[in-house]
Amino acid sequence: MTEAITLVTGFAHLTDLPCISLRHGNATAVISLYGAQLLSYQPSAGREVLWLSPQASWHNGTAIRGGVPICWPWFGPATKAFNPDNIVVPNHGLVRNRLWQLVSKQVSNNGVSVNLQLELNDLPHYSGTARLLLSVTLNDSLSLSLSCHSQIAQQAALHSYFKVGTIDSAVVRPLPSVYQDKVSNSLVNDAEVALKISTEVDRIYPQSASQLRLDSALGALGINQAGHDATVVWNPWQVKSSKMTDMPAEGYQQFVCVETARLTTNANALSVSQQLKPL
Ligand SMILES: O=P(O)(O)OC[C@H]1O[C@H](O)[C@H](O)[C@@H](O)[C@@H]1O
Repeated sequence: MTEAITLVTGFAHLTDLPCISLRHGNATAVISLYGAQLLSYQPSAGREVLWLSPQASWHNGTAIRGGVPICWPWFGPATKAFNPDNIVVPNHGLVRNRLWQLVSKQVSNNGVSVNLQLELNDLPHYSGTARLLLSVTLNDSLSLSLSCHSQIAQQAALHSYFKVGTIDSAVVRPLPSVYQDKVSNSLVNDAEVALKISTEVDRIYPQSASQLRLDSALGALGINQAGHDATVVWNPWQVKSSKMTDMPAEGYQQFVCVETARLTTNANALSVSQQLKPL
């Protein structure tokens, strides 16, 4: 059988992690129920698209470093709109360290898909229950779609860590010329639409295109986005990488994050997706 969905325990060095394994023809994917985090996507045997830190951990409430973490309902530190009482809350929202539920699955010749759900009734800015759904489909591409129908303030990011072989081989394009630079805390206007990374990069590109591509020593990848209002590109570079306990000192050489994000704080329902396809 070439199409399959299997519950498995463990992925890579995370040997006790509850996961779902997907197969469609020669393509495979692994999703952790902890964080609903895609950890592996291999469009063909041996071609891994995602980077997972060899020092990633999922114990003691830690978010897994690598794959595609889900940031929700806020991105970065929580602002007052999300944390009115200024309580201690984690970076990037509340769902990276929760156990999600597998609610449905489908296997056909056209692809395999699973739906994972998380209900939250402890949002600091909303007293009701919010239901978050992640749909994952594997066929000749890998699609992730995150949605929440509640009319509440909610930001989101599909915070993908892409494996690049060596960082100096990576090029992300096309990117808008104007971006918010979180390293220098300034708005930058740069005519270069193809980004090569040779220093710390932490940039928010508003109104980014729906079709991006990442070229690297490992090949070319199409990154299609929808429902977003920005793309975030991040690489911590040497100094920050060496200070992170869940990343090897040279870890920054091996990945770039290209994150499909919705950063508006308007109270709207949310649906944001990212599709990965080798080119
Ligand atoms: O360490 P984390 O909470 O996973 O955040 C990792 C990074 O995520 C995003 O890319 C942000 O733009 C960065 O500012 C942040 O450092």
